[in-house]
Amino acid sequence: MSSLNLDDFTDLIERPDGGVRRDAEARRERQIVPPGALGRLDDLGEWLAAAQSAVPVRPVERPRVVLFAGDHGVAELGVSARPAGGAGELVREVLEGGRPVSVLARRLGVPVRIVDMALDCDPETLPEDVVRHRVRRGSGRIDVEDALTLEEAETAFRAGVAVADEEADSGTDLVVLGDVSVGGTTAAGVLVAALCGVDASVVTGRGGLAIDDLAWMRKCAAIRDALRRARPVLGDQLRLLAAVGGADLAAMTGFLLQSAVRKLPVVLDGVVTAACALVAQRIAFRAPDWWLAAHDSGEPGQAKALDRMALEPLLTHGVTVGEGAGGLLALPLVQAAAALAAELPEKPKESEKPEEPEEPVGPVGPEVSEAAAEQ
Ligand SMILES: O=C(O)c1ccc[n+]([C@@H]2O[C@H](COP(=O)([O-])O)[C@@H](O)[C@H]2O)c1
Ligand SMILES: Cc1cc2nc[nH]c2cc1C
Repeated sequence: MSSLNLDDFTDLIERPDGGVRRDAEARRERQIVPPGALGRLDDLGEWLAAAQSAVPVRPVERPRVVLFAGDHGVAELGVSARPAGGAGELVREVLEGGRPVSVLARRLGVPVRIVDMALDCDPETLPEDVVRHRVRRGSGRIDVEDALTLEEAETAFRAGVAVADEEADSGTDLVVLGDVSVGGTTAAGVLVAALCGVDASVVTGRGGLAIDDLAWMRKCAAIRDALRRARPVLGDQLRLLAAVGGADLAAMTGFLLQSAVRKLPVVLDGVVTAACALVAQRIAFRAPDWWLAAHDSGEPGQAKALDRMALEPLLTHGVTVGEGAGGLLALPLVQAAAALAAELPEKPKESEKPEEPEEPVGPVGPEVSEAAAEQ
């Protein structure tokens, strides 16, 4: 395997086409409703047109939810409301149809693909359709040890790249990216704090099922300890993911970068995808142009990361379950924006306007007065 050169992504990732974006804006100017009157949907439609390089924008017809799954050793500290090692159970529930993302995906008709990166369960117990890219059973306890070896981090990152290529090759036109993990938000907090240069307390949130004050303090201390381990490797994103990330986070970082290479727009879900996006931005500064922040989940680390990338979240609905559910809720708006941009009629051109009716004729108009004169 050739060694991975992350710098290549800087050159491989182009910005969405600015000329197409201007064409989309010009088309919008010609439509019957004034530009801006559709608020964020105007921005969304123009962003999507630029990403597709198409005016009028094409409908989003083959979206997919892609979830990367893994357990995190740090969960043993009691930093999550879920039992350590419980991500495999969540994966089963997602695919059996009983999780929030399952319900939403069914309703919206969107397939869900789950990739096992580091679940801590017997692979035999997982549903058959789980994509197998496991690099180890559970990522390491990041407060005291590396999440992964450098080799594992590279393998995980490459798996994410491969999944992005599969999606692009199979005609997926938009991905909602999410994670299924236990302990993942602690690793995400470390990445955000490390890359933004802030203290643990600034990024420590309450997690999906709202941990109590004691668990919050344990989480904050774990992030603080892991931050010390992150500082020496801040300049090398793969080492950073190995030290304090995890296999699922490394894969999502690779996925985000390769999606940008392939011009496949990605909707980000919560704090974990935002943290991976921030790592990916360090690798290729143009990459965030291909991503849409679906929502502000309320996690402080997510807000910090999105702010750094100048991504403005579309919705605020307080959905913190992860698993792509919050991201998927943005899909109907994206589809609505595409439909409006493509289907709202244009105003008739001056030359094509129907003949203006004659000026309204007053009681002493010329005809009337002529007629009167003849009498
Ligand atoms: O995105 C969020 O704001 C968010 C906040 C808390 C938890 N989650 C999700 O909940 C899962 C477990 O997180 P954790 O770290 O609290 O064990 C994981 O899949 C996260 O994506 C997500
Ligand atoms: C308007 C807009 C601008 C963006 N820049 C990066 N991602 C984006 C997503 C949208 C929707």
